Amino acid sequence: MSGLTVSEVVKAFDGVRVLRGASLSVREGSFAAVLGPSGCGKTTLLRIIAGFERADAGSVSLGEREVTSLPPEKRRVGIVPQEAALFPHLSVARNVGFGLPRGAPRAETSSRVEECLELVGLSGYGSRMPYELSGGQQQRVALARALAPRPGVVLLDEPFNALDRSLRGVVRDEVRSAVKRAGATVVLVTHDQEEALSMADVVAVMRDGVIVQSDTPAEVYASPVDLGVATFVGEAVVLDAVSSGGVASCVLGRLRQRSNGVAGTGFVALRPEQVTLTAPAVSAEAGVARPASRASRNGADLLDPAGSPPEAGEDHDHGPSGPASHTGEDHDHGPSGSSAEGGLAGNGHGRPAGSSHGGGVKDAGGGDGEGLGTGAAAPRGRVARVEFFGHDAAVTVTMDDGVVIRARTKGAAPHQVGDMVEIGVDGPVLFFPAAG
Ligand SMILES: Nc1ncnc2c1ncn2[C@@H]1O[C@H](COP(=O)(O)OP(=O)(O)OP(=O)(O)O)[C@@H](O)[C@H]1O
Repeated sequence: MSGLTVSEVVKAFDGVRVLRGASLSVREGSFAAVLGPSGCGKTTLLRIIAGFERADAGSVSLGEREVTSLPPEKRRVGIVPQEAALFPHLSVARNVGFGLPRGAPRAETSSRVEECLELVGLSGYGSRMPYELSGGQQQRVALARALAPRPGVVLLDEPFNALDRSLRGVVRDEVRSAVKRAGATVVLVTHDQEEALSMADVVAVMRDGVIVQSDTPAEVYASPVDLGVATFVGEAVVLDAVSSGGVASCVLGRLRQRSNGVAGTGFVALRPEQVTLTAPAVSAEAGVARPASRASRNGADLLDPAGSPPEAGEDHDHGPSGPASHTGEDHDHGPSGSSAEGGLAGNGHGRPAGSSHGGGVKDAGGGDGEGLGTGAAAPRGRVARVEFFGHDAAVTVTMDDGVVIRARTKGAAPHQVGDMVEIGVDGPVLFFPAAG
């Protein structure tokens, strides 16, 4: 086995650039996942590594050996395609032995075949036919076939797509264990973030034909390089914000930001597990219906947050460093309209299309970190949806001016649709300046 280095690979089809200088480095014995949305160029990159496509520029090396101009059969690259694609008329053993040298002694071939079947947990299955196997077993035979000639690198091209959901997790585990036992250097191509994060040692996030970040799964999740990566890898609630001195001011108050040294107008990205929801303390003011003139735009029957200042301009003007103030009627839509997502298909995006966002900072306390300052009422919203997943639950909360926040709670959520909740934030938040 050997490491893989892809340097500045460029590829165009009919004049359209699909790869625009893609670089990837995978250490020997390491498992890398190339993660990106459909059409970003993942399969093209894989085919160039395998030698099925020729790069217009750039290079591919396996260990010390540059293979950019070599045909596939001279590269020592094994591939596991999307569907196992076993030869239906050949036994499992003959499928696995297919890529082994023709002239090799029989005993050598069959011992290597048995060794590889053992690696993938299918010892004794050699005489079966492919149709006698489950989808997951077929995928493992395809992996054994790819491993048999001892390739420098094994490429997995979305190999779990054809498996049903319940089987997928198990087969992923089996495949990961098998390649680790074999000491293989692996590149998995996938658009499934859960698959990439759970299987890989290194996640390489691809966007528009380039790798934009390559790091451990934990690093990519905790320190995404831009808003596009933050929303593509894991769920994120994105809110307009203004940052100064390491504090980002947004509709949820003044939040301590991770020390990325960036300030100005932009966005905070919160992970749903950072968002805390608590029932508002019962107080004298609670329960007083909001006057009609201050009713929310969406017409929800909101209560006045206990002790919070009314949503009038004078209470919200934070001067040059805070986001523009707004009243219930006159929303400042903040920096750049609504999309600075950087081209990745975001998921779990907190801001509803066309909703108001930006101002509304209720912190009059001038605090200097997360925790919403001092003396200010916590921002509130009403629970719009609760989704229970067993191990956790997702709670969608709509704030007064239509901003949507999603929170994750461990186990069942203690909230119900219609509940008023106070919204807090745990730990520092990511801040990204607006593009341009
Ligand atoms: N042989 C080809 N001829 C012309 N265009 C191609 C060819 N192969 C790929 N493309 C185009 O290149 C772009 C990237 O395709 P590619 O299959 O690499 O993306 P992908 O990220 O793997 O997407 P998916 O996850 O949907 O498979 C697409 O727009 C595709 O239509």
